[in-house]
Amino acid sequence: MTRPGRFITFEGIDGSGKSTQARLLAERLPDAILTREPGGSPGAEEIRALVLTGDPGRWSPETELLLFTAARRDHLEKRIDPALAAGRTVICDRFADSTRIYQGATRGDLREKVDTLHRLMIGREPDLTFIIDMDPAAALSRGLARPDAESRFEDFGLEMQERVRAGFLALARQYSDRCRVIDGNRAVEAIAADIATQMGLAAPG
Ligand SMILES: Nc1ncnc2c1ncn2[C@@H]1O[C@H](COP(=O)(O)OP(=O)(O)OP(=O)(O)O)[C@@H](O)[C@H]1O
Ligand SMILES: Cc1cn([C@H]2C[C@H](O)[C@@H](COP(=O)(O)O)O2)c(=O)[nH]c1=O
Repeated sequence: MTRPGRFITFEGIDGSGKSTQARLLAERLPDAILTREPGGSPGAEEIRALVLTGDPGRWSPETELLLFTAARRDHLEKRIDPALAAGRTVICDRFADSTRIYQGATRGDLREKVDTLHRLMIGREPDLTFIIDMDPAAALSRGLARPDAESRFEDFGLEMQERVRAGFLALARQYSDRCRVIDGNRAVEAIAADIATQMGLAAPG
C-alpha cells in the first residue's frame, strides 16, 4: 500500500529566503516535488497573474481571499493531493498560512471568513511548516533588488512587512505542533543546515 507523502511548507515575509530554502531542501529529497502558491498548477498560475500584477488597489481583501482560495483549490486537486497520494514529499513555497496572515490579519481583518473558507474548500494542513523569520527592512531591500520582483505586496512597504512578520510569529505559537521558526538573518548555507537538522538530514556538504 502506498504511504501518504509528507507535506512541508515554507512561509515568511517577502524576500525572507523561502524560495531559496524550499529549493535547497527539495534538492536533498529525491522523492520531493517543489511547488508554490499562489500558483503551482496551470489554472492557479493564471490566477496568480491576475492577483499579483496590475494596480495594487484592484482587488479588495475579500476578493483576494476568494482568488487565493480558488487558486489553492485547483493546486490541491491537480498537483498536491495526487503527489501526496503517490507517497511523494510535497514542498510548497507558501500555503494557507499566507492567507491567514495577509488576507486574514494584515490587509484585512477576515479571520473568520478565512477559517470558514479553508475548512469548506481546502481542509488540508501541512505536516511541517518552516517560518523563515528575518528583519523586514533587510528582506525588503533584498526583494526590491531582484530584477524579477513580481510581488505587488512589496509595494505596501516596511510597516506592512513588520505586521506580516508579527503575524507569522503569532501563527507559529498558535500552530506550534507543526511550525518551526528559522532565523533567516544568516547566510544561505547556515539556514539550510538548520533546516536539514530539523528534517533529520545530515548538514549539507
Ligand atoms: N540568506 C540569504 N542571504 C542573502 N541573500 C539571500 C538569502 N536568501 C535568499 N537571498 C536572496 O534574496 C532574494 C530573495 O530570496 P527568495 O526569493 O528566496 O525569497 P522569498 O522569501 O521567496 O521572496 P518572495 O516571497 O518575495 O518571493 C533573492 O535574490 C535571493 O538570492
Ligand atoms: C499564497 C498567498 C500569497 N499572498 C501574497 C504574499 C506575497 O506577497 C505574494 C506572493 O509572492 P511570492 O513572491 O510568491 O512570495 O502573495 C497572499 O497575500 N495570500 C496568499 O494566500
